[in-house]
Amino acid sequence: MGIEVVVEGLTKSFGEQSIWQDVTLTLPAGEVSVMLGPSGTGKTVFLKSLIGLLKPEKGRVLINGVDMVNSPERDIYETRKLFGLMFQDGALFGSMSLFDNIAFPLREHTRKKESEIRRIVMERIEVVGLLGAEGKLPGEISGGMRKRAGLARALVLDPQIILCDEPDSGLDPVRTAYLSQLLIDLNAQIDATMLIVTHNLDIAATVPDNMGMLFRRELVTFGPREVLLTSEEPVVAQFLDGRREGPIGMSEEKDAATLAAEAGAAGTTPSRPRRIVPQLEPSPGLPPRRAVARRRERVMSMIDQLPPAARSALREADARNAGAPTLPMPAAGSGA
Ligand SMILES: Nc1ncnc2c1ncn2[C@@H]1O[C@H](COP(=O)(O)OP(=O)(O)OP(=O)(O)O)[C@@H](O)[C@H]1O
Repeated sequence: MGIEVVVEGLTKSFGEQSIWQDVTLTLPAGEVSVMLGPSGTGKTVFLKSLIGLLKPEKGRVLINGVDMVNSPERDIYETRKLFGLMFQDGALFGSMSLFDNIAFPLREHTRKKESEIRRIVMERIEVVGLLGAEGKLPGEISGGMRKRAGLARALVLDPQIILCDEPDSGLDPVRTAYLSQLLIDLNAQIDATMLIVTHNLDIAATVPDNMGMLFRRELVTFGPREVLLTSEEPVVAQFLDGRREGPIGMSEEKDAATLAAEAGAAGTTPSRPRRIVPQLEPSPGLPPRRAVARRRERVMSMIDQLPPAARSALREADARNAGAPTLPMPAAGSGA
């Protein structure tokens, strides 16, 4: 099973530039989480901080008792082996075949025999649907195939935590839908803890168990997907609706005067009613995701503390889950 990642009070700046402060969240073991946020809010910096490649000034990132911020470099290096990383561009070596690219971490970090490496690489190539393309160079395949190759490479060391930085960038909507399914299938197969950074609203709506959002140097929210998807927090609503009106500006946050002017012109672009689409299920023939039962138990234990809209959405999702007992109703008078 994947490993829980506990982030406590994380604060990062570069010189005078504060990136985010006091970020606290837990990536539950084996569940899929998504981090949203406008460009430049420090999502990639956050991923790099989780693996100890960047050093926040304050806070802790606890993985199996190792603090990826403050522990000795030797412990951080060892713990980093638990991660699989998928970068935006696939980060493949252009002069190596896909096979050699995917085999690279095994040749670099293990002493496995070539026959064993071949077995593992071909297995991962099959998981991401690239059988037959293993002899090609990255320049000879499409962007979507390069992404999948990057994902296969992230998988060869049997990671327990997978970080994906904008896995959809440059993909068309159909390829993005396939990728979303692949991420869920992967979670069903290996039960790893996954964190996906994305701007893509379809991925956000259909893939994760949990969602968070970074904005204005803070974590606006993090929790079960239903909380963010039903949130009326202006920045969350603007992002999910893809509207211009709201606190997010083109190149930076809007100033108070612009926001006030927009408020005066309220109603020019009414926000659309938001509908929560069901989360993706693993493809037929795959085992159910073990995270589902764990998450259900976790969410049930906190349901009374969630906003009413999120509670209703959770109950609806639960009712769809045929055969399972429904979540408890919120206490009378709690506003749901
Ligand atoms: N090594 C670094 N040194 C100095 N500044 C950096 C460094 N890495 C990132 N930054 C700055 O941190 C800020 C956040 O960058 P980051 O790439 O994490 O944003 P992001 O939310 O991932 O953006 P996008 O969605 O556009 O990819 C940017 O202003 C960037 O210039």
